[in-house]
Amino acid sequence: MKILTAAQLREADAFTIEREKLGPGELMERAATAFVNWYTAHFTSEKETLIFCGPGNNGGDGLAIARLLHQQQYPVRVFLPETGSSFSADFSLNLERLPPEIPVQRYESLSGLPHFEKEKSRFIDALFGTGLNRPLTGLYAETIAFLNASGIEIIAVDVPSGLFTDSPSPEDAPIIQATYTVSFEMPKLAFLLPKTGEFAGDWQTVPIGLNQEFIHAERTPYHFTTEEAVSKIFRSRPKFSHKGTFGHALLMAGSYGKMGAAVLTAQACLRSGVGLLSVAIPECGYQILQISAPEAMVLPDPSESHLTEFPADLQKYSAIGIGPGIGQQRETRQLLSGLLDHAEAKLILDADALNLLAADKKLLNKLPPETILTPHPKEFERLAGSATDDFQRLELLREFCERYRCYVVLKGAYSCIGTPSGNFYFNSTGNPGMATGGSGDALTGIITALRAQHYPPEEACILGVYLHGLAGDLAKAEKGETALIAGDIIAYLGKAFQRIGERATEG
Ligand SMILES: NC(=O)C1=CN([C@@H]2O[C@H](COP(=O)(O)OP(=O)(O)OC[C@H]3O[C@@H](n4cnc5c(N)ncnc54)[C@H](O)[C@@H]3O)[C@@H](O)[C@H]2O)[C@@H](O)CC1
Ligand SMILES: Nc1ncnc2c1ncn2[C@@H]1O[C@H](COP(=O)(O)OP(=O)(O)O)[C@@H](O)[C@H]1O
Ligand SMILES: [K+]
Repeated sequence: MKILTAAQLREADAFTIEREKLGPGELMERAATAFVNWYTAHFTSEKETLIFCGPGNNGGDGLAIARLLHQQQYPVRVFLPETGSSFSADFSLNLERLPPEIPVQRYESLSGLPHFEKEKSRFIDALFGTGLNRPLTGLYAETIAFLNASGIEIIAVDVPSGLFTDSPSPEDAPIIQATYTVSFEMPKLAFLLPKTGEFAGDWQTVPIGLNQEFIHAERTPYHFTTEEAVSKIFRSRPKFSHKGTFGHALLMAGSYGKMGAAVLTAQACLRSGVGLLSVAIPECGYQILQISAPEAMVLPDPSESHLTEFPADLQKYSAIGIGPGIGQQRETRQLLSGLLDHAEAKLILDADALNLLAADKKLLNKLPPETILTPHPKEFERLAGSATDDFQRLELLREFCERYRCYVVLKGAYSCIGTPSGNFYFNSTGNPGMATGGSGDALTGIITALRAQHYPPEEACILGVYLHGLAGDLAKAEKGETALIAGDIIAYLGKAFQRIGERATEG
């Protein structure tokens, strides 16, 4: 799914209205209806719905929502901050259409507002949407501070008011802290980034029938991965396939005290459809790995405690994953340097392999084309420098991927895949239960398996990251978030693959 900017969405609105010959307020009616359908499916009419409307089309949505909820016997009241702003045409239209039974209160200061009882109230924030062009001040800012401090749940229409969707919001700018955001047609970029994403709360998108031809033709580097997109990437196993069809992966992982990383990476790789797996580990892990992953072949290093040599015959591997738990010994860095010189296979670099690169940045110039790196934000910072905000971090990601012709999975709540072409893919699966040691190792195993099976790098990243998060979500449904461990993600990979496979067959 594409993620468009506020300016592009404005054009999409205008194009849709013109192409489909929509009458005044008709698109707004669709948006309000979509919101109300979501709202009535989630909330009963027990509490009173208190709708705060700004002067533009977001406020117009709020007025239409008030009318539609009233029709369904939901008790509603409307509040309009009086600031002297002029109203948009669709706002005025919906103000006229408001039935007289709905109380409308205009207020010039907060002292004009009544007392709201927490147990009996729910707020809808329809102050500002994608039309915001500067931080909110005055009565709007005061209203936002008041709503945020009320402790009453807030459902934002399209965007939490005050949040810039495509650029950093200034520090201390007044922004609604939404409990839920119901956003029209597609997520907004700010929802997917750690700092600004917090404001959107638990967000959902609802379609409002924007013209798909327009959206299809519009250019954007930002994409949000859907299950439909992933099921198109997934390949089922042909009937007459054999283990050679699915490649031979090599993993290089583990060191004394961190053999668990090698075990988790190997198990995830085995559960992701690879034909054959060899795992290079220091001698101390020999029995551990043979016992915990008997399907894998083990290549013990001459060193007892850490990796010092890469295996001979590198050309027989169709993908090589290196990094989880390998430590940062000098010999291991030399191994990595040599590997970058000699590896013809597709490479996946994670964890300490990334830290070794960061400590000796010259190595970056040796990255073979199409290498995949899977840093978390701290590891990425070591590689590419620190960013002033999440948007600038995306810029660093773009430059890094372009410069080294590599793919970077920047891990997080919405892991972001950067590509040499400048496209970004935000993942839509996963949960905070996965923020636990070893989750990242599982991801390295999955992506290495997919690369070994000859998925192209972009597809291996998109599919691998999605499956990893989906397995985490399926595990959460059984185990809960708090108790979730990396082993659970691996245990649910089968169900995750199955779900994508079934979706792929359905078409
Ligand atoms: N255009 C359409 O037909 C549709 C618009 N929709 C809604 O319309 C919203 C966008 O509407 P608008 O473009 O009218 O914008 P907003 O309602 O977000 O903002 C209204 C106006 O406020 C002014 N403004 C911006 N920043 C301000 C500030 N800091 N202080 C005071 N005034 C400020 C601007 O002139 C802006 O146009 C979307 O988020 C969505 O909710 C939906 O109803 C779908 C259809
Ligand atoms: N809040 C979250 N929501 C969704 N996924 C998350 C969240 N926190 C972490 N994850 C995922 O868990 C994995 C953690 O990886 P990483 O930080 O490398 O951990 P480790 O090194 O302990 O294995 C990443 O794939 C990340 O996207
Ligand atoms: K809003």
